[in-house]
Amino acid sequence: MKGVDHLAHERNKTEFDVDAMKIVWAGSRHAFELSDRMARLVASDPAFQKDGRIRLGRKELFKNTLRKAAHAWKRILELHLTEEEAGWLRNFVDEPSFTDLHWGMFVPAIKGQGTDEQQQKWLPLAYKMQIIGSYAQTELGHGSNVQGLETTATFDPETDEFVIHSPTLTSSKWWPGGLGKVSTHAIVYARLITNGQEHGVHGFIVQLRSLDDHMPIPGITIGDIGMKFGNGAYNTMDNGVLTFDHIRIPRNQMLMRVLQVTREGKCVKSNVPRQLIYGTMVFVRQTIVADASTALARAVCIATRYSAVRRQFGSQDGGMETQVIDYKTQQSRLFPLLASAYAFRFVGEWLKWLYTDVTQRLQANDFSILPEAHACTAGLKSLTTTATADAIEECRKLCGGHGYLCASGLPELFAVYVPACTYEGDNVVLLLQVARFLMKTVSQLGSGKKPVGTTAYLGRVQDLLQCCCDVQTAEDWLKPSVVLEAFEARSARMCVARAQNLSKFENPEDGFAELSADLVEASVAHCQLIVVSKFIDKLQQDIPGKGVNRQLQNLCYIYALNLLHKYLGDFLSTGCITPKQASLANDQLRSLYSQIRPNAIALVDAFNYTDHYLGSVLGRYDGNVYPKLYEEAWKDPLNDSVVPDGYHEYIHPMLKQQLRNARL
Ligand SMILES: CCCCCCCC/C=C\CCCCCCC/C=C/C(=O)SCCNC(=O)CCNC(=O)[C@H](O)C(C)(C)COP(=O)(O)OP(=O)(O)OC[C@H]1O[C@@H](n2cnc3c(N)ncnc32)[C@H](O)[C@@H]1OP(=O)(O)O
Ligand SMILES: Cc1cc2nc3c(=O)[nH]c(=O)nc-3n(C[C@H](O)[C@H](O)[C@H](O)COP(=O)(O)OP(=O)(O)OC[C@H]3O[C@@H](n4cnc5c(N)ncnc54)[C@H](O)[C@@H]3O)c2cc1C
Repeated sequence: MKGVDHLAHERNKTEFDVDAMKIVWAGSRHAFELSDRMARLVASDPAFQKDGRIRLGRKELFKNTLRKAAHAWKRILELHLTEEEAGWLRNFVDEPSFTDLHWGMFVPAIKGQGTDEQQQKWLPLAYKMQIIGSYAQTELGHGSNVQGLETTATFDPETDEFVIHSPTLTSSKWWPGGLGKVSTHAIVYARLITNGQEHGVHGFIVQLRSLDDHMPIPGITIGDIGMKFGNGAYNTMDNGVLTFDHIRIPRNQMLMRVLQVTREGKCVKSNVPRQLIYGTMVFVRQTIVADASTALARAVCIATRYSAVRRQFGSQDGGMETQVIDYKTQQSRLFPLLASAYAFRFVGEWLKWLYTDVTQRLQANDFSILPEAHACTAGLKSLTTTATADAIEECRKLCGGHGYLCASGLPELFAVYVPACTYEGDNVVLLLQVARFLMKTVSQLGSGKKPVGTTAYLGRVQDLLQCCCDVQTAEDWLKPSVVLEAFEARSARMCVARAQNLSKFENPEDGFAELSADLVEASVAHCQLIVVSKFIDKLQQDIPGKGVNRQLQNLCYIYALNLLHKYLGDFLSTGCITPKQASLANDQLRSLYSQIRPNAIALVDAFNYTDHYLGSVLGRYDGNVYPKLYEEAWKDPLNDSVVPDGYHEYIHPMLKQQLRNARL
């Protein structure tokens, strides 16, 4: 039976069509219906319940994850789910596991870097889960510096095999998810050596465990690397350590789309660029951007609903106290995060389109936009994961003391999410890649090379260096062209200033190292411009539904003007806007917060999250927070007994001791 809706008064204020917004959020009606069906399927299946997982010890937790993964696979087969449906189902199970790496990296690596024959051999096995794969790139000594990996793959022409070996302690593979206890196979990255010569790092398909008894193949040492940050959280994953003692694999298990090794041990380059070896990372970074909006939306949904339930101060004549969501300070912290969730959603959609476009071009041997795809995926992965991790923590604070309880769902969400700032490329290292791309683009302007895609604005650099922001009233900040120009001018001016500083160094690499902190700032400005411009592009689309476009416009300007406020130093120091115009932007921001306020609950309802997926007492759809929080407390194992274990050993003797001392 449905209970009382404590947020009904909030939902009654809504000024737009929430069902239409749900479709905008999902990306299409098809995506909405499919994800909605899978979310409900998972939520209604007791085998997928999540209560109490934070209280499990590591072994129980891990076994529980194995059980859920097996049950998910069983349901996928029984219901004949499509690949897309299965992906949604796994997503709503909401527990990091070896399957993330199998489907998210092992399969894409074979698809992206394997030859046709390799794909024909390995993909059917992987699709049926007759083998389980992991992605073993990082080592104890090197993660960011992929060219510094030490594992070797030496070709033995006598036996037509590669010998995979870990020559040092630091060459131990370290971190790969699913590797520690589950994977039977891995894509192992190693330095290729043929005829005594090195040919860089390449991927190899290596069997790790027996398919009969799961024991490691002789010569392989393998295990889990130990507990990670937070209770439950990412500890459901068996991140692993792996060493090889001269393991032999057939020659045809090197992924050979980029480079082939012949029977004689000769290396033959194909026409695809070497960077394609990094292709799996480009793919995964793109999915991480899409996932950022999902994680951010979860935190924002919890904080927004709870902020409407929670009341503090302001009671007059014994009336109701103020809902904390009505405090301007709460709004100025919360609503930019709500706007960011939508902004990241749309930039994620665009990035998916870009990735699909690049993949099609690569198949037609057009590699021209690979550098841009790399810069966009690296930069947006960095920008969105940093912002999301910070936002989850901000949402915890927005929920006051109760946000710190595991029952709020926020501590676990933070612990699971925060490594996204590190995996698939440390966020600073990735911004440095963007900076290299930007500096190269600026340096080529003089030679007449016209920048395209996300750097097209740099082609108008002369105009952007001179333009004056055309804002006289707060309303002027609601013009897309004005906002876009301010962001383009800021980014262009920062890029040009960095490029000028770089040119003062004799050795560009020395300059790059010395100025790296400044360069990272330029990368951030460029990536923020991409997000703002893709949000503005979204508004130009024909978006059906009463009031939907209006809400999206408000969110778009909140996203942009809040960034302008936060990075005011950049905008003022580069002369893009005046202090007076900055002050008008703030006035507009306050007005936008007031306009969003009555729609805030409906805007988070549009995420369409089930209570199961949210996993938060504070974020419950019905807003019935206090009784449920009270109920939840009694489930803690400490409350199993009124007098705690240990009383007789430790508390009682202490009390008696004090009594004796008092008598003395
Ligand atoms: C409440 C509970 C909630 C529960 C929720 C549960 C839901 C599930 C949640 C989460 C599950 C998510 C699962 C995620 C699993 C994560 C798994 C993680 C996997 C990994 O981390 S794999 C390892 C990733 N490693 C890295 O990313 C390493 C980073 N380093 C690099 O990328 C590179 O080494 C480098 C780019 C930094 C430097 O490389 P290198 O020295 O070779 O390169 P340069 O000389 O700088 O550049 C050369 C040249 O190449 C271009 N380049 C570089 N990279 C690429 C690329 N990827 N693509 C294309 N081109 C590239 C570069 O621009 C240079 O070009 P130019 O020569 O300048 O033209
Ligand atoms: C939860 C989790 C799951 C993972 N899963 C996998 C997996 O499945 N498979 C896999 O292969 N790997 C995996 N990894 C490893 C991950 O990809 C690496 O940890 C990541 O790429 C960062 O590399 P690092 O650890 O070497 O960091 P480091 O490079 O050692 O970073 C340390 C510090 O040095 C700074 N730094 C490094 N280089 C530079 C530079 N050139 N300029 C300026 N600053 C620099 C960084 O910004 C950072 O502050 C996982 C990691 C985590 C945390």
